Amino acid sequence: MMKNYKKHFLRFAEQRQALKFGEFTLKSGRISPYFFNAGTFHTGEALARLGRHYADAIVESGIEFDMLFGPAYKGIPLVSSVAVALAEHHGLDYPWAFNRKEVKDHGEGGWLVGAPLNGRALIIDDVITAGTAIREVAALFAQTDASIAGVFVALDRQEQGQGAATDDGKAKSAIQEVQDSLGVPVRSIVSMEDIIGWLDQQPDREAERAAMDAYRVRYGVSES
Ligand SMILES: O=P(O)(O)OC[C@H]1O[C@H](OP(=O)(O)OP(=O)(O)O)[C@H](O)[C@@H]1O
Ligand SMILES: O=C(O)c1cc(=O)[nH]c(=O)[nH]1
Repeated sequence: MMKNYKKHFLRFAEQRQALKFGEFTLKSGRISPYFFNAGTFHTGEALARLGRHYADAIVESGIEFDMLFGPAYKGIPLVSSVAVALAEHHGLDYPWAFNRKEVKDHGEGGWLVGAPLNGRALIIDDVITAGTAIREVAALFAQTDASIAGVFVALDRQEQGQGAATDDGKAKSAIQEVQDSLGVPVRSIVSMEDIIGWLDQQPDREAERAAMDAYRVRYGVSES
């Protein structure tokens, strides 16, 4: 039985056209029948609400951390809104920071903006597909004294990572690969399975459901 907060989040995401069905090319090159675009939460109210969804799920996860970090670009408004929501709605005032994709060579210089990287950082991003973005963040953190406490995304697409299949013939999920290589928890507000369950509860969504099933057979992993 899908939890109510997941349904609320999916309805909110579709209303804001963050969750779309169609044909989309992903960073990994995979052609997907659905796409989550966090860039469409582009009003003050929508971003504030999105931040609250993350903050509630982060607090419920029990992950311990000292600061928040959002990978450029979409992670930047996300981490800001999560920091505000944690402070305003949970009384938790965390330092937050993000990276520049292009290193700045004048003024203050460098790739980091915001709080200095110290202690254990919780990484905030929108989606994990093949795990490339998170591996890039891990490489940045390897240049610092800070560590990664965990990763929190809105959507776990529950797809195969980049590694070879294991002995039982199944590839590991991207999230499993990230969890294994970084040794930290990776959590999401919703997963692909939640989207499928949510489509099943609505009339006239058989075509979208069928496209999701076909994609899952090709790139999906059964567990989360
Ligand atoms: O798990 P992965 O296969 O890496 O895919 C997911 C990543 O891809 C997108 O970022 P991208 O770097 O494309 O763009 P952005 O600048 O819009 O954040 C998305 O925001 C995730 O960070
Ligand atoms: O894998 C990606 O590139 C990707 C998938 C998705 O659903 N949303 C997104 O922004 N990127």
